[in-house]
Amino acid sequence: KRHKFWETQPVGQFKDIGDSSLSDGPIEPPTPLSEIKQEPYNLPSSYEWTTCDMDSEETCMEVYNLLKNNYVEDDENLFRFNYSKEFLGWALRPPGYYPSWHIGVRAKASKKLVAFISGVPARIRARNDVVKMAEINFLCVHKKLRSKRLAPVMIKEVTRRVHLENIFQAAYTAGVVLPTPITTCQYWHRSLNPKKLIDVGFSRLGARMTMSRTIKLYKLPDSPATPGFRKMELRDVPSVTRLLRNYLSQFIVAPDFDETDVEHWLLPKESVVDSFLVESPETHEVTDFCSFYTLPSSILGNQTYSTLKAAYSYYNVSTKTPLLQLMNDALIVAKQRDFDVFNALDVMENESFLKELKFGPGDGQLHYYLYNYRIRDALKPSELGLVLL
Ligand SMILES: COc1cccc(CC(=N)NC(=O)c2cccnc2OC2CCNCC2)c1
Repeated sequence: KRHKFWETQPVGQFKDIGDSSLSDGPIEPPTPLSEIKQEPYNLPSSYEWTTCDMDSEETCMEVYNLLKNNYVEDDENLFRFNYSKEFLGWALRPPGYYPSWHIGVRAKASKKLVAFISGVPARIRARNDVVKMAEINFLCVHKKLRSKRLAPVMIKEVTRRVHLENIFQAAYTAGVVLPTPITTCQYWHRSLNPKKLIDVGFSRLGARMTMSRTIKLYKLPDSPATPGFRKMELRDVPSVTRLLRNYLSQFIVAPDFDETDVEHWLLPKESVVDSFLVESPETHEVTDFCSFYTLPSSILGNQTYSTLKAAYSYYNVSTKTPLLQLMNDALIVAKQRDFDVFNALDVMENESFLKELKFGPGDGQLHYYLYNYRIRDALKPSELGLVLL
């Protein structure tokens, strides 16, 4: 399939696959500030650029509504991601964020927000190379403006604004195959509320299974099994950072989190992110950690239910508690918090618990990409330690 736009970009090209003469690292050298286009790219005449101030309740609402009505749907168009306003405020304003990377497109006449793309800064390690990157996310064009070729110009504009901050690499995911994935992940789902999931068409009743048998199959204890399992608190940031940095060092691509990053990305935040740790009752050492983020989906066209409450596995570390037991405790607390389903990718060591904890495979794949950075051989999902929102 021809990728008119991506064949012009500094990304691994399909024709390069297997070419061992190419070395790992940046594909193009940094562009000197003087050579970076100083003014925004041209939009079709009836549209204009806008920078979305995520500190403004009104603008946050505009971005929220655009995504709620026009963002990613599942393959059967039964569900659409419904990121909350609080989640977007959190995801888009990490330490050191650039307001100019929250880019919108408005219709000149109505001033309506019709498209959005975002970047946030992140330090990402690829093998032994820690690189300042932009994590690109939430690319969304209003359904009525599709195939006007707006996406390529929005990608070029966010790239230009990232370059202006002297950053020349990026990371992003997509459900579609583009040149060229660094890895391709399978997603898995663990039912927590099987009756609702079957009612809304997310899951189907298994062959030779009754509804009551299915409810019993996914039943979980009322409380976690691990002694010392508790919510993470601010005072835990140093020990969680140590635990996480050590754990992530085993993966080929992973975030290079410091305490400031951990405080932002992993401290519990109501309806946004939940995180727990195991503090040994004897030694008070923090030995394990698990976390998941809250990403509801709108249920399209169901009379009874409007929202699917989904938890997405985030970062998990086990050094004393078996990962299987730690993740079962994560399922238990997710069920306690009324999540309908717990989702996970087959990244890091997740494959070791998915089947045993009764996750079922999803019907799609999530591809990971790096911009202007070559990793010669594609990774296995188990070699990837990066979870994007
Ligand atoms: C259940 O509602 C859905 C609404 C829209 C799309 C999908 C399927 C899908 N595309 N799922 C994922 O991409 C996915 C499945 C498991 C874990 N993380 C995921 O995506 C994350 C990370 C990438 N950005 C979206 C959220 C499901």
